[in-house]
Amino acid sequence: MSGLADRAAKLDADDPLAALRDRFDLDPEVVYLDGNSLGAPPRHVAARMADVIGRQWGRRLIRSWPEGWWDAPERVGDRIAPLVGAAPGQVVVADSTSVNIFKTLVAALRMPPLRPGDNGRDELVVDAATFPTDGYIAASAAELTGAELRPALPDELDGVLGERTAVVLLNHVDYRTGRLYDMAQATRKAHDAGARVVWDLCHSAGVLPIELDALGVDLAVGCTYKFLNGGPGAPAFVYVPHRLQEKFHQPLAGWGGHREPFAMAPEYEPAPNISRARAGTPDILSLLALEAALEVWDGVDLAEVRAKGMALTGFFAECVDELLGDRVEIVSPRDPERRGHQVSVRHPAADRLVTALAEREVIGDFRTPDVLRFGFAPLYNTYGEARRAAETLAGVLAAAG
Ligand SMILES: Cc1ncc(COP(=O)(O)O)c(C=O)c1O
Ligand SMILES: Nc1c(O)cccc1C(=O)C[C@H](N)C(=O)O
Repeated sequence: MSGLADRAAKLDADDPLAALRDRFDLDPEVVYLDGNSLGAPPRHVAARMADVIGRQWGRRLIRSWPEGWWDAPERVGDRIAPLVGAAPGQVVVADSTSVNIFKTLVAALRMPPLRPGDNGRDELVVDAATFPTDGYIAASAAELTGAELRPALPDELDGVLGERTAVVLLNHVDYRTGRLYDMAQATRKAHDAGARVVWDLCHSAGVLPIELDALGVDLAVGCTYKFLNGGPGAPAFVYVPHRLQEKFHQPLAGWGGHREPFAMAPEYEPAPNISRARAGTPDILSLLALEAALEVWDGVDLAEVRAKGMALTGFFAECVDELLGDRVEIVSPRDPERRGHQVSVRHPAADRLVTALAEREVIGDFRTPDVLRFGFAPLYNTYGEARRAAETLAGVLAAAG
């Protein structure tokens, strides 16, 4: 036991990102390992929101719209862009991930074929292990456009993609197992088959360097309340590269995406740029909380974040192996290169164990039917916390007999 404690102390002492933890408002009694569901608040966000509410809303009132409110979706999108490997002008923050999946899928299904003249593609391939909302929304987009759904895992696309495939919707990291898929390979496979690809980055944005532009990804969406720490219900982002913006005909043609919203014209005319991915009024309070939260990334090297995420999850897996042995099964990939910043552990009483851990101030979560998930946010989690979580889990299991 003390071997692990010593190792954790040494790893924390040598951690080049250790000082970043102080940027977050954390309860020192709590081991918070659920940043893959809801990230922790950066300290300065509360004061910023006091200004947004007290001054911008309270004093400037309606005058705040042209003073940085109306264009916040694009401005905050440009702050997220470098975190996902996108040049400016290609990311906008608006609506929820679910709504953006709908916009991007319908837009992708309506786009002209990747290869000119290659018409008649009518299949929408969807990640077979996806977080449910993606599957539900894909079904809805398919119903609306007449496409047919076909399930496939992101690393089992061979033999599935073919001349009928129009669009492929994939998760970069599996929400249940933490498995990280090869974006370069799957994107290439989709394109080789003549299909467009839409990536859901919910569990990878803020976790590792992502190269949307360099890989020629068609469209992407992601949420901002997990590893980007935007706060509960923070709006999601959409990526539409410059080369596809003119072809992006999304189904929610609201005034927010209009070329001239304040002309109040009777006919819809989409904006010529990323703004066409917007729909209605931006949720300013959440959006500006997210904007403030994104400042914690200033000067942070994503390669270092990734290195720590792999090391933290690896150390946690090692603690689980040593302290719990075969009483639980680690279902996340052992190879750190194929794992997001999450370790999932299987046990038949997972639900009860998560509750018992929370009673001991260790917060993870449960995913049906039998998975305990532990998310590691390298900006604020420590190796000491990884050890304490495994030790607490061992204690809870021992107490249960
Ligand atoms: C992969 C994935 N997609 C989408 C969502 C959620 O979508 P929304 O933000 O619309 O609730 C989640 C988590 O809630 C998720 O894990
Ligand atoms: N978005 C959530 C919510 O509104 C309530 C509770 C949990 C969530 C989540 O983000 C779940 C998460 N996507 C997951 O991976 O399970």
